[in-house]
Amino acid sequence: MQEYCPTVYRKYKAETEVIIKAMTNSLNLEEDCFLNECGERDVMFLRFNYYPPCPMPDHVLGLKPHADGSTITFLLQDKLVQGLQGLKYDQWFKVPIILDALVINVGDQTEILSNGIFRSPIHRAVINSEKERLTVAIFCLADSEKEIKPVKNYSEIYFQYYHQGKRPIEASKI
Ligand SMILES: O=C(O)CCC(=O)C(=O)O
Ligand SMILES: [Fe+2]
Repeated sequence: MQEYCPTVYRKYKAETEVIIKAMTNSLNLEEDCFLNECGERDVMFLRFNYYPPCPMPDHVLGLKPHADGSTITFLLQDKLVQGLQGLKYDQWFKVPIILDALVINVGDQTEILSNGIFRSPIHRAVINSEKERLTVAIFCLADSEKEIKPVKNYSEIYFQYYHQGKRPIEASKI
């Protein structure tokens, strides 16, 4: 993406940095610590998802349940046809279409870096019996050579807080 669409790459890289820094700030961590873990040679790729109409939409899924493997995903929804669903408390709910808004998902890499504090949501796409649907997903990923792990030693926090009679969540509350 950096080579083929440098303008798009720069725009979404800048957006990703703002979001990731806001996340680390909210955890009282050093602002660049997640970004440093992702390395210099971060990756970005774009996918067009095309869902043709299907006469049996209850029997076929457009995209099966999954969480994105990214740090952050930007999803531009179809302007007219709804289809994205998120899983919460074992129930699927519809993600509404908001015109000209991007859906931003936390991906697995941020879930791992934050030791599970930021969750990578399970989502899926359903299809429509009459109308086609088109979405565009931009996935931002860490350098593929980098090993992703939680940035902070949470077991240390656990014992430190345990001795003070506090819960570890107080150290990491958002
Ligand atoms: O098309 C959609 O609404 C979802 C796309 C998606 O989740 C993905 O490309 O990973
Ligand atoms: Fe996805």
